[in-house]
Amino acid sequence: ELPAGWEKRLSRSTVSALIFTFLKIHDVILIRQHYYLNVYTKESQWDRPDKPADPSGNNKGDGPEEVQCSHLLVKHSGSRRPSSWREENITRSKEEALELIKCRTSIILLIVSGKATFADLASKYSDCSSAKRGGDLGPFSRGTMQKPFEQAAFALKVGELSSPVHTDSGIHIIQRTA
Ligand SMILES: N=C(N)NCCC[C@H](NC(=O)[C@@H]1CCC/C1=C\[C@H](COP(=O)(O)O)NC(=O)[C@@H](N)Cc1ccccc1)C(N)=O
Repeated sequence: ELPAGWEKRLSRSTVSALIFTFLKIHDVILIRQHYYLNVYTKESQWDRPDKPADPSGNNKGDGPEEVQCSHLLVKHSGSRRPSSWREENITRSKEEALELIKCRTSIILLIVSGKATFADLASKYSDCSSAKRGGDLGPFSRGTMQKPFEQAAFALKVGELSSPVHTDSGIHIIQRTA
């Protein structure tokens, strides 16, 4: 008897192999016959499940698998690549960069007032090439971005802005968009 929420299925490769075998009769192909389908998430697995299917699928409440964010990056002399489309050679100190990004944060109040969008500000001020796309980094999963950036991004709710985040690239303000 299977635990609740699972269905036993014949794997497609098995079906074609059985037809193949039928036609060639003498060929016996040792293949994995069945797989198990989580009826809620449609995820499948080879191993016979020993507990009821989890309706929420793999991510057991450890947050989203993937997020989409935009960011505004202000680099400084200690950045791993102190150069950008805005400025060939970035010499501002880390303290100045923090002041700048705080100033941009006050500009973020402009967003709240509807006078500017985050994309407007990132396009204008971000030292990342994503500035050309309003700061949009596209969707990404864990393991792509530098850890401090990833931690902050995955802790945001959609629409939320981060406080200044320090990475080897510089100082970021992150907005989660999806
Ligand atoms: N989408 C990806 N897979 N791109 C690779 C991400 C690499 C990752 N990057 C970071 O963690 C920081 C945070 C966000 C941007 C970023 C850094 C730098 C700027 O800093 P710098 O490297 O001059 O120090 N911008 C980038 O990487 C850009 N390709 C991001 C981007 C630009 C346009 C479209 C999509 C993504 C890392 N592990 O270093």
